Amino acid sequence: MSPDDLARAGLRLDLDLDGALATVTLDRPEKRNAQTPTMWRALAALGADLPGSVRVVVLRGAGASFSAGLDRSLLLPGGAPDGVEAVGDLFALDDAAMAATIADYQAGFTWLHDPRFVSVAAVHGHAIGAGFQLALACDLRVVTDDVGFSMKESVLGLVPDLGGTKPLVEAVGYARALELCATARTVQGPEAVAIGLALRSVPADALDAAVQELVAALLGPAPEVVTETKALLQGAAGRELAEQCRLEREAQVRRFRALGAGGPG
Ligand SMILES: CC(C)(COP(=O)([O-])OP(=O)(O)OC[C@H]1O[C@@H](n2cnc3c(N)ncnc32)[C@H](O)[C@@H]1OP(=O)(O)O)[C@@H](O)C(=O)NCCC(=O)NCCSC(=O)C[C@@H](O)C[N+](C)(C)C
Repeated sequence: MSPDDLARAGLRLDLDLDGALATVTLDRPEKRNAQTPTMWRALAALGADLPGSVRVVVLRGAGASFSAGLDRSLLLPGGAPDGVEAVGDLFALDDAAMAATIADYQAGFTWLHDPRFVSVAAVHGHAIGAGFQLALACDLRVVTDDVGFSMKESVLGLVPDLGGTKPLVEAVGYARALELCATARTVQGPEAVAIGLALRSVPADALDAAVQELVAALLGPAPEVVTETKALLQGAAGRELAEQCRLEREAQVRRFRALGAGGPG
């Protein structure tokens, strides 16, 4: 996607460190980076087009908040201007078409699980509803102490449907995930770390430095090592021990072959 296409969808992409770092910025600060179907489709296209050089993706929000979630002006049927895709359009679809459209929306989130890179959400201000789910789509979250995570879908009579429920359960466990989704209560930085939702919570003015430090550490090992390790760990909880051991062996054989006769170092 061109920079103009991305800008029209409320996004910006910057490539740094010789293409190893992709920073995706939600760039509708005047609307607290409220998300739209157009943005989700652009995120999916951006993920599909990402150069092979990218080893870390950082997702951040411009302005006061990471993301205030779904653009609520697009929720009611007929609420959007002509030509603008709205979540409210779903009401007119039959069940299969509605589910297929939601699958398209989910693709804007699920690409962040790709083992080719590690994804990091830098979260400040608010991460509400779809904003919370976008942060959850990333492998790692670094947050500010005053951040407010809230899974607000229940207040709208909806469920979280942008791929957020699985990583939420994996991060905080079933009971805490249920409590957060059902009550929509707000979790701030220190609690987010305590319950496993975030890696680290820092004062707002230290967020960029904390993310930079993490990115540098993630870029330390050889790219294939991080990719193999992410793939191993991602599926570990769902596998039998014997299967996991088999996959470890296979990955290690590939590593030994890649290292060659000289061995590590
Ligand atoms: C985030 C917030 C706490 C920030 O407060 P603030 O005091 O810093 O800023 P503000 O003055 O409230 O907002 C600044 C501007 O940002 C706009 N804005 C803020 N959140 C928005 C939103 N979600 N949609 C559209 N505009 C939004 C405000 O209307 C306003 O626009 P204006 O200047 O033109 O008046 C406050 O704006 C707020 O509560 N926003 C609403 C949050 C909300 O309920 N989001 C929906 C979450 S649920 C959700 O995401 C459902 C989704 O997953 C469902 N599905 C999967 C089916 C798609």
